[in-house]
This record gives sequence, structure tokens and C-alpha cells, in this order.
Amino acid sequence: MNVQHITTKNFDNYIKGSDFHEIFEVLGDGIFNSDSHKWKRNRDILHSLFRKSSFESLVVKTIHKKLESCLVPLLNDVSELRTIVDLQDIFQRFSFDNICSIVLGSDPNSLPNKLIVFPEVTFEKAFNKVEDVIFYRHIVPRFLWKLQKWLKIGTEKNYSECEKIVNQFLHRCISSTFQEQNKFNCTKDDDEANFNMLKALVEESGTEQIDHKFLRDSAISLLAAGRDTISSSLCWFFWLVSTHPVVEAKILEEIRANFITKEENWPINSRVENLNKLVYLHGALCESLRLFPPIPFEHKSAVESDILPSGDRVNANTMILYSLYSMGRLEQTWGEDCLEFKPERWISEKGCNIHIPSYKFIAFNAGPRSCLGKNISFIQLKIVAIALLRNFQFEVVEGHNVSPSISVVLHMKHGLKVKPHHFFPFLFLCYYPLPPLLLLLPLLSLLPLPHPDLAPTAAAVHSLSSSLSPDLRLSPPLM
Ligand code: HEM
Repeated sequence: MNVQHITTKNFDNYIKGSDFHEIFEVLGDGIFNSDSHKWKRNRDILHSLFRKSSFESLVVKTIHKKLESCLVPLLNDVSELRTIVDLQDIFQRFSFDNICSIVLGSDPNSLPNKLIVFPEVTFEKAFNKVEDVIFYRHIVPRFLWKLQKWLKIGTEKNYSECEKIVNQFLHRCISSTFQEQNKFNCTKDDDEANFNMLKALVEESGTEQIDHKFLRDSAISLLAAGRDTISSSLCWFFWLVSTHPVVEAKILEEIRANFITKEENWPINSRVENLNKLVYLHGALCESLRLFPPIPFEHKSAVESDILPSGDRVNANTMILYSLYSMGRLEQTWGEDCLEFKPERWISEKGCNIHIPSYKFIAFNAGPRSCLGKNISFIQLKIVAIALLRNFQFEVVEGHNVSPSISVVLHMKHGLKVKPHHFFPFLFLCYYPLPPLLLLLPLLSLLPLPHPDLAPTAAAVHSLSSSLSPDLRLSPPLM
């Protein structure tokens, strides 16, 4: 009730405020970092851009291209070499390349298509460092980080260097957008092939004089919004699915039943309308976002003093932090099984997805400042889930420590070390609903393997046999 009050009912009284603005200074006056009329202007411009059909098709086309040209070939390579990869690193590179293509029209190619030493992208590295500094600024007194910044020591030491790298990269992209725009004199997004968000922003802002700062601040906000959120969601989702084989089987069965024919393997048929039919997959994604919201906490400041529905008094200028992570795990909200990964929680008796109000399912925030990218995020997550689950089974390396990092984004502290195995089609076709025959499958693993390529199948069999265990309980890492 308190969060609903802060985000919605008394929205005007709870702003980002000057503390937030200072901590997140790298975002300039972009949508995340602005209040009142500046925020409203940003929101209106971005909202009309997100509603465009050309935006949705740009996102879908970009994701498909990256999946087909890099992510799937890379995972094929890894599975053939039977080696271990950090899926988190791969998803971060995948999301970074995609969001740069979508927002800036420029692909930094940080994700290779085969197993080589992964390239280091200076801009991405600088972006990560800035993120670490932002978190640090939340937990030390203001005077301390200000002093460190002034003296250029501690975590603040490299901040200005990293900020410079980020700004130079953005400046280059903005300049080349203008050059192209002038060269081809293309004014509307009718030229779909060359459409990107920067170009669309130039048009949407509708001013005669192009405002470089507005473009820079909007671009970095969109990059920040669309990179880590997607990679973090993918990472936790794939970990949960890989460790819950019954859920994995149900997702695959739903994909097969709805729109993947036997012959059809790649490219997948993922027209957006078809994605809406995947009720169980949608439930699994919501459940993963409930337990592991990519943005784990929110930050507000009270303009005037107020009394919260709980009866607590808030003084003017009080900084309020609420934890989206904890809210997704509250027993009084989600019930006794709140720590379990149960996609069924999101499905009604009639087989439709249940709508849960945003102040309860808070991963995308609630009220007038809720996420503008929610729909497009589900589209992206579903496309990647279909493409990868259809082709691979991910075996999480035994003993790998999976726990959340303490940061502004809920990454995995030690990454996600997995062995991808090519999916074995026989198992895909028959393992849900689990036929009685499945009980015999563990015996297969005792047979001598005639060909080394069957080793992944043994792993799949092992994972299936463990699916028969009734204990699906998550051991939640606590923050
Ligand atoms: C699973 C993926 C995502 C999650 C969980 C998520 C979550 C959130 C949250 C919690 C906020 C509120 C942040 C704040 O006020 O400080 C937010 C705002 C926002 N998100 Fe997302 N987001 C996701 C993906 C995206 C994507 C892909 C985009 C677009 C590229 C996007 C665009 C935005 C924008 C523009 C806002 C600012 C809204 C405002 O202040 O009015 N998000 N998102």
C-alpha cells in the first residue's frame, strides 16, 4: 500500500530529487534523471516513439539478426567443443550489441559468432565502471564520494575518464546520425532499413534547432534501460529453467504445440501475435522477474511531509528506498510458496495469464513512471527463450555458486557457468506430458554410449530423471 501510495496515489509528492540527479549525473537530464515538466517532455516523446510499429519491428529484426548471426552459432561452437561458458557475459554482450543497434544504429560487435577470446569494447567497459560508481554513491555518505571525486581517488578515481569515453562514443554516434540524415535528407521513418531511435528522436523532438544534449541524454538513458535489464532477465530465467526441468519441458511443449512445426527449426516463426499464445512461457518469465527483478531497488525523495498508509510519517526531503527484490518475496503478498519458482502462479483456471497489479508485481515499477519498455522486453525475452530452448539445453556447472551481486542491477556475482548441449529432438517431442516411459530413461545413462555425440543426451537424461524429484524449492540467496 505504501508503494502504491508513493508511485501512484500521491505521485506528485515523490520525485527523483536532487540526490538522485547527482548520483546518476551520467544520465544528464534524460527520462530517468528528470522530474516535473522535463520528465513529462521526455516521457511524451519516448512514449510516442515506443508506440510506433516501426520501433517494434526494428527491435524484432535486430534480435533475430543477432541470434542468427552470433548467439546461436557461438553456442553451437561451444557445445561442439564441449566446453564451459559464462552465459551472463554472453547475454550482456548480446544485449549491448542489440541496444546499440536499436538506439544508435551502430553495432559494436562485442559478441563473436565462435569461441574466440571475446573482444573488449572500451565503451562497454567504461559503462560498467560508471554503474559500479553509481552503486557506491548510494552506500557511502555524500560528502565522502564528493571528496573522493574532487581528489580523484578510490572508486571515483576513474569515473571522469569513463564518463569521457562514454560521451565520446555517444557524440560520434550522434554526429554520424546527423551526417546521414543530411546526406539522404530522410525525414520520416519510412526508410525502415535505416531506422534507429536516435533518428526517430530527432524527428519527435520537432524543434528546428537540434538539441545535442537532449539526444545524448536520451540515448544514454535508453542504453542503460535496455542493456542490463534484458541481460539480467535472461540470465536468471535461463538459470531457473535449467534447474527446473519440469518447467523447461512445459515451455518446450507449449512452443511445439503452438507454432513450431517439426521441420521448422531455424529461423523461428516468431510473429509477435504468436508470442501472445505462449501463456506458460509468459508465466515463467513473470515468475523469474518477480524473484529476480533486474532493477532491485527504487529511489525517491519526498517533496512535502506526508503520512504513508502504514501510518509512518515521511518528512520533506526524506530519501526513500524500496526494494523490488524483497517485494517479490513477501509471504503476505505471494503466499507461503513465495520463494518457489512456479509459473503456474500466473495462469488462471481458464488457462489465461492472470493480471497482477503493477504495485504488487513491481519489477517494471508502478504508476506514471512505470517502465516504457515492458511490452518490448517481453517480446525480446520470448524470442530469445524460444530460439535457445529449442536448440540447447544448458547444464549449469556443478558446484557453481549462483548468487546476486549487490549493485544497481541484479547481475550474478560469479556469472553463470554452463555447458550448452544441443537439444535432442526425440526428448523434445515426447517428454511432456511426462510419459510413463520416462521412468525408464535413467537406465539409458547406464548403457555404453556408441558415439561421443550422445554424451549431451546422457546429460539431458540425467536432468530429466532429476525432474521427477518433487522438490522444486528454490534456495533463495538473500540480499
Ligand atoms: C525486463 C526488462 C526491464 C525491466 C525489468 C525494466 C524495469 C524498469 C523499472 C523498474 C523502471 C523504473 C526506473 C526508475 O524510475 O528509476 C523502468 C523505467 C523505464 N524503462 Fe524499463 N525495464 C526493462 C526494460 C526496458 C527496455 C528494454 C526499455 C527500452 C529500451 C526500457 C525503458 C524504460 C524507460 C524509458 C523508463 C523510464 C520511465 C519513466 O521514468 O517515466 N525498459 N524500467
